[in-house]
Amino acid sequence: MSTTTQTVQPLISYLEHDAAPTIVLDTDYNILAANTAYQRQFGSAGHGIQGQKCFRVSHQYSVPCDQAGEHCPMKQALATRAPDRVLHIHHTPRGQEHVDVELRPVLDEAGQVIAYVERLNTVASASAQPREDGLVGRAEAFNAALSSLRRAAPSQIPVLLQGESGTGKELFARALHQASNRAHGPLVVVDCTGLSETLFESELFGHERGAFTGANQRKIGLAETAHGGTLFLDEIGDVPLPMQVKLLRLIESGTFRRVGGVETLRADFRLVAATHKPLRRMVEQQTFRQDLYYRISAFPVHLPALRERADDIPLLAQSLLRRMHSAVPLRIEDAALAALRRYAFPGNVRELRNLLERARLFAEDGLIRLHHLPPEILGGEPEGEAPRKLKPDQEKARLIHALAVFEGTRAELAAHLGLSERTLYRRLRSHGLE
Ligand SMILES: Nc1ncnc2c1ncn2[C@@H]1O[C@H](COP(=O)(O)OP(=O)(O)OP(=O)(O)O)[C@@H](O)[C@H]1O
Repeated sequence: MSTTTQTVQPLISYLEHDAAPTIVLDTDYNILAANTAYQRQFGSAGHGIQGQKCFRVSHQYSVPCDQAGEHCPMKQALATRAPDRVLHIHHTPRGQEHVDVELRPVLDEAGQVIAYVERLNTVASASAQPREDGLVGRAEAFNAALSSLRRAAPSQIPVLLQGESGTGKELFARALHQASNRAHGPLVVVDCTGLSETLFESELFGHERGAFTGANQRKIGLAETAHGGTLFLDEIGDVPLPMQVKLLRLIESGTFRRVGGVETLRADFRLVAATHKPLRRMVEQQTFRQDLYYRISAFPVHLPALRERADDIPLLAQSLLRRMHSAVPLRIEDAALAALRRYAFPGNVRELRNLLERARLFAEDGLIRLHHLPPEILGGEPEGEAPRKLKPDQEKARLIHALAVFEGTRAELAAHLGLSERTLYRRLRSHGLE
């Protein structure tokens, strides 16, 4: 037994009773011990974890994460001697999973780091593998948004989701609600688009019987319905100016009055707002109230456009195809996927979904082929931003690096790179790497 193991032995036995999967590591990335919860969730039968390198077990890398282009919390904790937390994608017996990694350094009397305790929390809000529902993604830009969402979820801080249309604002709002301690309460979605001032007011605050012509009975508003849960104001940039002041009062004091009512009511909700509009510019142009802007934007989260996360296109396409009801299993051929990856998707994931919905109607046997895609995809140059395509030498460098640091099978490497296995082989061959 090494001296470090002896020193941290009491800690190891203490962590055995922790319900969260936990490992103890030395400063050279060796796993000294793993508690039962860890063995159960991340161990695979016949493979002892103790004595292995953490980057090999969790990522199938042959080098530490920071040398494989990822953030290594150990490096950070060594420098700051303070805890660090990152969202990583880990290899598990169930395939790739998003994991929240919490790392705490263990210091000796001289204040030197002698070991680390790493606690893992599996992230249920999103999947790194094709899934029938919810958020899917594993590209860097997606992970950054997911990581922000995880940070904000447990607190009551108002969150502002900013992203182009079709980037999944509603799905993110749902994931945030589900990861919060209000998950047992309601999530109430208010679409602020196209509502007149009066309609918006009666929708949000409700109305009393006889408040206006046609108000035959009392109606409970959406703010009241959200009591104990989350109120999601989608497209908040569309709220008419005169209503913004009432919205501000509701958010600041939690109080409101039903239309035609005299009683001041109180609703306790967590606010999540979303917009694709440049709210800051709207404040300068005085079309959006500054005080309301500051109130809702305490925790802004940027939702990436699909072209910023083109590596996720195969994963998204497979997930979206699984979500469509079909008599035959729906699949997509490599050439079609490659064409999708070259397209800029101004309409984001919604456009991808609609495009697949259309293409499958032409795919008699369920296999979507290149010629089933619309001309704007096949035409090469998309409208809007330039497609995100690596130059041949960049692609070759990326593959050489991946081959050097990745230790899993070729199928796993393909999934890691967001490619199909056939495409990976084709590219390796074309760069003379086979
Ligand atoms: N990361 C994702 N994983 C899986 N599906 C996604 C993801 N992002 C978006 N989608 C799907 O894309 C479609 C559009 O998403 P959503 O309606 O949440 O976008 P939005 O940003 O709210 O759009 P809008 O601004 O137009 O209201 C939905 O079918 C949604 O399920």
